[in-house]
Amino acid sequence: MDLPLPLLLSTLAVSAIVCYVLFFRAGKARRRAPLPPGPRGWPVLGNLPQLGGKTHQTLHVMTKVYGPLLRLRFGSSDVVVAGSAAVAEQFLRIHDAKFSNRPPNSGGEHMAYNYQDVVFGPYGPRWRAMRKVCAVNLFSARALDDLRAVREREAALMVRSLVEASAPRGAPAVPLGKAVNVCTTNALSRAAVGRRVFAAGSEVAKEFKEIVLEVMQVGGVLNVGDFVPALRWLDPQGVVAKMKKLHRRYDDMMNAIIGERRAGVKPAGEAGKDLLGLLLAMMQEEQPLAGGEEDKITDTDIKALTLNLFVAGTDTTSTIAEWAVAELIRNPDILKQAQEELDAVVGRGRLVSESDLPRLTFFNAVIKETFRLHPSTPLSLPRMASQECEVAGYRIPKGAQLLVNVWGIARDPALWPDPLEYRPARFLPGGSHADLDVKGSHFGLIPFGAGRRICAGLSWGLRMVTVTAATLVHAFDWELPAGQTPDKLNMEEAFTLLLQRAEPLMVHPVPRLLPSAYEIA
Ligand code: HEM
Repeated sequence: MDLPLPLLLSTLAVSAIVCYVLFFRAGKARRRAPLPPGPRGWPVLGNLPQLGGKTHQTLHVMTKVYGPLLRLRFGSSDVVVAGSAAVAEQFLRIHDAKFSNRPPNSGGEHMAYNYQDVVFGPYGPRWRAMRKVCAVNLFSARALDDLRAVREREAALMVRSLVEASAPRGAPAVPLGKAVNVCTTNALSRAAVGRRVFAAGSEVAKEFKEIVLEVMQVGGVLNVGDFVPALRWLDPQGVVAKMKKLHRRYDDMMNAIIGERRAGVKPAGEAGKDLLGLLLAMMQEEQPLAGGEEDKITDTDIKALTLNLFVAGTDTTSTIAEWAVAELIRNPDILKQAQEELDAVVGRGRLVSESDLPRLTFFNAVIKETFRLHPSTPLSLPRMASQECEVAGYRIPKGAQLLVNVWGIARDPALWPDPLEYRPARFLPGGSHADLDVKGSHFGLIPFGAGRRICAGLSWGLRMVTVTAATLVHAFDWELPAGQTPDKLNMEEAFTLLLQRAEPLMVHPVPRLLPSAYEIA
């Protein structure tokens, strides 16, 4: 049968278009990068049941099986895990702009004033302005120096409390982490709102302490409802109910503190500047937060920011100092070397001052090595892909959550010789990592994260950890409770999101300085 020519031509043209489209599509599908590899999960819950309590350890093991870029499912959420320095650098340097938001979660919604804070707030001008307010008023070199006396005084009070607790003959061993936590929390709360969380006496102080401790505790819980929408309304762990209740108490407490300050009342003995006073002055002068009329600073901003400081800046700091002392007790030769340096720089007639820190070369290496083996947030804080992208040859779906295994990366034998050995000398001149710091540019050691959302309180955290740990190591020799020996000290990690010790460090501190060094003016 002969087809008329126009019909034949149009049939050929349509066939050619269909073939082209099919071929092009197939080519495109062929070129699309694969998803990263990872273990199969369970229905509904995905890989959540496989994580165990020490998620960073499980993910480190999975990295050895599946490679340095893993894909998992937490309930209905896609999760990718960076398990090597090279992959972390891809995410946090090359593709950082696409990962500069955090995934939605119940803490951001119910505790942090519906994401009106710095930790969970969306990346953008308001977040940038809030970070700037903190950077200028709390964390700049000048602000840090202005608040130096606050940190040093709290460190001296910590020393005093340890001397008193261990003075009576036969006194029981003291939990060191608790003493350090009182110090770091009080220093930060004085800088933030001009009052101590741990203060003897008043009912207000008791309520303040209870709320802040609960806020820190709830902030560390992984809520399954965040990942499994079907379980959200059930709130199986009761986390959301707890958060809502606590939020109301926190809000009432902060309203009272702000109200008092507006009325000109400041707690006794707190004459210096604090963040609350500076923010209220900005409000009074009607200074915009981010440049626009609608960006005026509000009471909610102040409350959300203060909450961030308490949750992000207290336990993170004290746990590292506790781990540092534990490592030194376990390694007496390194402890001796650290004390010899401290005696040479500081002498035995006074406590450590922050102005001594730049001359403590060995001790600064001790701190870096402690951050390497015991980073406070072993999986950093999650980020989220704001668009689909390709990283290290794999496709990362839009909305995927990113976890960076900071803990695992710092134990990678390809980067760190004898990674499980506590060896500060690797950071000394001539050592394998002499020029490396912890400030986010060396991806093998990123305890504070990296990129746009790197820890906002890095400068405070690093200074506080160093001065607290140096003060302890200089002021005391350390004895363990009867029957314990340094080589058998338990260095297990607890089952929490924050890297705490499974067993608190119990010690007998033995003063080693001249008695006058322990007197407080
Ligand atoms: C040793 C102490 C500390 C460690 C190890 C630490 C670690 C971290 C890490 C890993 C992040 C996430 C970074 C990222 O996403 O790349 C972070 C975020 C943050 N940290 Fe810290 N932190 C410490 C101390 C502090 C202190 C003292 C403060 C405040 C007083 C603070 C405030 C914050 C805030 C506000 C964020 C959120 C930043 C943002 O999302 O823009 N941190 N921290």
